[in-house]
Amino acid sequence: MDRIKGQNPIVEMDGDEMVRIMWRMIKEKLIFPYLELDIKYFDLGILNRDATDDRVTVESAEAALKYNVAVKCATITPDETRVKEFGLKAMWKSPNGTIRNILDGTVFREPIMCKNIPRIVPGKSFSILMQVEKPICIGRPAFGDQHRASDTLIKGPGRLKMVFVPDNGEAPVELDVYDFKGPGVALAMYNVWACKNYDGDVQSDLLAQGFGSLGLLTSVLLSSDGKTLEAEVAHVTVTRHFRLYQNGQETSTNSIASIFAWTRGLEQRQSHLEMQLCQLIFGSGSLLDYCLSQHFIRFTVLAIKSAACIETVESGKMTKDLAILIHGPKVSREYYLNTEDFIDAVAQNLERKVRAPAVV
Ligand SMILES: NC(=O)C1=CN([C@@H]2O[C@H](COP(=O)(O)OP(=O)(O)OC[C@H]3O[C@@H](n4cnc5c(N)ncnc54)[C@H](OP(=O)(O)O)[C@@H]3O)[C@@H](O)[C@H]2O)C=CC1
Ligand SMILES: O=C(O)CCC(=O)C(=O)O
Repeated sequence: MDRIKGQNPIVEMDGDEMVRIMWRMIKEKLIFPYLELDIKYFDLGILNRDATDDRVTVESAEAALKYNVAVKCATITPDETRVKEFGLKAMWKSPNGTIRNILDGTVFREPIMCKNIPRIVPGKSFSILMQVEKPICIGRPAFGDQHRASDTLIKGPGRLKMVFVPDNGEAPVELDVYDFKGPGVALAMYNVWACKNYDGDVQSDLLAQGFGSLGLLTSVLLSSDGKTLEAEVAHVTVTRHFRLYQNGQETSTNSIASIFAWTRGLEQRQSHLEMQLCQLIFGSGSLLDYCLSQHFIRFTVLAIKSAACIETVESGKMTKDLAILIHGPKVSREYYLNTEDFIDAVAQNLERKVRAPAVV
C-alpha cells in the first residue's frame, strides 16, 4: 500500500527512558507504515539537552510556534541525582515548563475510557466524581507557577528578600520574605493566584488514577491565540521499567497516552489542512488528490485510536497496569502483554482496519 503524504510539517520532540523506547516503536509500527510526514525532529533526550546547553528545547518550542503542531514524548526533569547520573553541566529546567512558557495558553487533560477498565470511583453515588459516566477534562494555564519557579538551597542563617525592579526607573521594591535561622529551601514564582498551573497538574494526575491509569490520560496544550497545538505524553518517563529494559528484562509499559499524543497532533495537522481547502479550490487540479489524502489521514488516525483503545484493550489485550485494575495486584502473566507485544497487537488491528474497504 502506498503511503499517504502529509502536506505540512509536524514538530516531533523526542524524550527519555521507557517512553522514548515506546515512542520509536509507535512511529515504526503505527505511523510511518501509513503516513509519509514532514517531521521536524528535535531530540529532547537529556544528553542532547545537555550537549546543546538546553538550546534544543527552546528551538523545538520556536519550531512549534512556526509550524503550529507539535507532538512531545515524556522527558526527564533533572534533579541532583540525575545531574550525577548523566554527568550534566547544569540542572536544566523542565522542558515542559520551558516549552509551555514559550507557547503560553492552556493545558487540557482528559482520560481515555475503555469499557472494561474499572474506575476507582465507579457507579452513581453522592459526589460528582463518583457519578462520572463520561471523561472529565481538566484545563489549566500553561504559564508560570511552580513549573517556572526559581528555587535555591539555603545553607545557613540569613535573610531572604524579594526585589522587584520596575522598568520605568522608579525605585526597586524590596520585601523581606523570611529570616532563616538555619538551612532550608527558598522558592519564588510568578502568578497572582499561586500554583494554579501546578494545581491543575496535581488534579489531572488524581483524576487519571480515578479513571484507571496515568497511561490513559491525554494532554494537549493550546496556545492563547489558538494557532498552535502541542500534544504531549503527560506521564513520567517510567524509569523503573526502563531499568528492566536496559537489563534485557521484560517490561509491560502502557503506550496508549503516547499513541494518542501522535494521533492528536495528526488530527490537528489535518484540520489545519482542511482550513486551507478553500484556497485549494481556486488552485490547480490537485483538489481531488488532496481530499482523498485528507480522508485517508482522518481514517488512519481514527483507526489508530479505536484499534489502540477500543478494540485492543476491550478485547482483553492490555499492559499490566490495566490488567491489575481488572484482575487485582497479583494478576497472573496470562492476562497481560509486554510493551512491544501490545503495540504489535494494536498494529495488527490497525492493519486489518486500514485494509478493510472504507465506507465513505
Ligand atoms: N511528561 C513528562 O515529561 C514528565 C516527566 N517526568 C519525569 O519522569 C521521570 C520519572 O519520574 P518518577 O516520578 O521517578 O516516576 P517513574 O518513572 O519511576 O514512574 C512511577 C511508576 O508509575 C507507573 N507508570 C507510570 N507511567 C506508566 C505507564 N505508561 N505504564 C505503566 N506504568 C506506568 C509505574 O509503576 P510500577 O513501577 O508499579 O510499574 C512506574 O514505575 C522523572 O525524571 C521526571 O522528571 C515526570 C512527570 C511528567
Ligand atoms: O516537567 C516536569 O517536570 C513535570 C511536568 C508535569 O508533571 C506536568 O506539568 O504535567
